[in-house]
This record gives sequence, structure tokens and C-alpha cells, in this order.
Amino acid sequence: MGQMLIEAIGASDDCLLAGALDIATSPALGQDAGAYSGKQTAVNITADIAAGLSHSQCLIDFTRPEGTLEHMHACVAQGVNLVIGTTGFSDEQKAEIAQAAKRIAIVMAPNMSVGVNVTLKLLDMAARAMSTGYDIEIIEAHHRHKVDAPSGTALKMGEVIADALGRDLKDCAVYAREGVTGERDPSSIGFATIRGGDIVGDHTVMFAGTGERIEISHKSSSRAGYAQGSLRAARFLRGKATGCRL
Ligand SMILES: NC(=O)C1=CN([C@@H]2O[C@H](COP(=O)(O)OP(=O)(O)OC[C@H]3O[C@@H](n4cnc5c(N)ncnc54)[C@H](OP(=O)(O)O)[C@@H]3O)[C@@H](O)[C@H]2O)C=CC1
Ligand SMILES: O=C(O)C1=N[C@H](C(=O)O)C[C@H](O)C1
Repeated sequence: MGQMLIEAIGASDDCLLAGALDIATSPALGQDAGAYSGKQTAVNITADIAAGLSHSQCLIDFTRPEGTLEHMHACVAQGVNLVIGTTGFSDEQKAEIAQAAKRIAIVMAPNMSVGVNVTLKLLDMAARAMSTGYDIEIIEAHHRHKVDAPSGTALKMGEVIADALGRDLKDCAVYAREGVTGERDPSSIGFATIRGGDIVGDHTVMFAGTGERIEISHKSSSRAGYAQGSLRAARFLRGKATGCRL
């Protein structure tokens, strides 16, 4: 995602790359942030977070939860707003992010694509309309490099549906099935995860009834939409001092 963001920022007429961070062991440290594509950005990749943020108004973070939190503390110290695309946070980590939003402005979304966020609205509507008589299953597929499961997007879809049905996802989510599982609990929301190849990101929510089923799907064919959505979030944060969209 770092490379997609550098590309999207380079192509935009209102955003400027002011820093590029990676971890201390990265072989890319010291290189120009555009070196991977042969295009110069005049920004060198650094692991020095304070230095990387020193000319920035907003940090866009796609790393790992522990990296995001480290970056977030630096953003708070330096008054830099934050867009979080990283997924896989625990409840405690999410609470820490909500606390930080009292000091800086934060947008956090497990999926930055416009299409997925529209899909979340469709799911809210569908769940309310099919609140009984339909079994709800969420199926997601991603590339072989993805480290968290189910995806942040699938979990968000589950939360939206559970909220619409007046359920708590913690009580009704079924993340795995194996062996003699017994019949399906009608109040459950099931998750199935596929990992393989270079699948960018597919999500389908199935409402399986008697004699029919409805499937609402979103499929990403490029990661560019995530980068564009992140810039949109950064623009939204421009001029904001505190608060969060989670
Ligand atoms: N919200 C959205 O729309 C999207 C969210 N994502 C999420 O973004 C995250 C990153 O995905 P992706 O770009 O594919 O992953 P990558 O592994 O390709 O990139 C993550 C980068 O973060 C670095 N990193 C790892 N740990 C740390 C750390 N502790 N501190 C600082 N940097 C760190 C990695 O370094 P190194 O390679 O050296 O380990 C790597 O450069 C995932 O959580 C993914 O689910 C992804 C796409 C869209
Ligand atoms: O790791 C990815 O690639 C993606 N992660 C996000 C998630 O966990 O939902 C968003 C998108 O599906 C791509």
C-alpha cells in the first residue's frame, strides 16, 4: 500500500509527499521513496518517525497494529493528523486510538474504497429487511500475503449487520467450523476465509433463506481505490484538530 500511496500522491494536484516511513530493518531505508518505480520524489525513506513526520500535516498508515500505535503516539506528540488503513486491531488497541482522537483528528477504516463503504450501507438495509428467515454468512478472499483473518472489512460487515439486527457480533460470530458442528444457530453470523495468489480483495455477504438466497458482493481488482480513498480521508481531515471517524 505504501507504493500505491506514493503513486496516488504523485498523481494528485493537492497532496504532497512530505515523508515516507518504514521499519528499521527495511532494506529500503535511505532510498528515494519513488525508487521502486524509477520516479524521484525527493523524499527519502526513514525509520526515524519524528523526522519523517516533521513536515507533515497528515500521516497515512498501512502497516501492522503495533506499527500504527507507535506512529500514532508520534502523531500526537507532533500534532499530525492520522488516516489508519491498517487492520487487525484488538479492542484495547481500538480504545487507545479513540483516546488519541482527543488530541489529533483520525479517520480509521478497514477498507478505504468507496465501493465497500457503499456496500456497508446496502448491508445495513438488507439485514433490516431480512432480519428473520435468512442465514447470514460472510465470505472473503485475499492474496497469500495477508496476515490477519477474517479481513477487517469482513469484520466491519459483520458489525454493521449485527448492529442492524440488534445483536452483538461478539456473541453471534462463528469464525470456524470443523467436524460435527450441529445444526446452524439461526442467530449466528458465519465467516469463511480464503487466502491465495494475488486476489486483491473479495467480500460476499450471503443471506440464505428458504427457496432463495441473496448475495451482496464487492470485488476489488486494483489496490488503487484504497489509495484514492485514503487521500480522500486525508483531505477530510484537513483543518480538523481532534475527533475520529472509526
Ligand atoms: N483499509 C484499507 O483499505 C486497506 C487496508 N489494508 C491493511 O493495511 C495493512 C498493510 O497492508 P499491506 O500494505 O498489504 O502490507 P505490507 O506487508 O505490504 O506492508 C506493510 C508495511 O508496513 C511495514 N511494517 C510492518 N510492521 C511494522 C511496524 N511495526 N512498524 C512500522 N512499519 C511496519 C512493513 O515492513 P516490512 O515489509 O519490512 O515488514 C511494510 O513495509 C494490513 O493491515 C492490511 O489489512 C490493506 C489494503 C487496504
Ligand atoms: O490486506 C489487504 O490486502 C486488505 N485488507 C483490508 C481488510 O483487511 O479488510 C482491506 C482490503 O480488503 C485489502
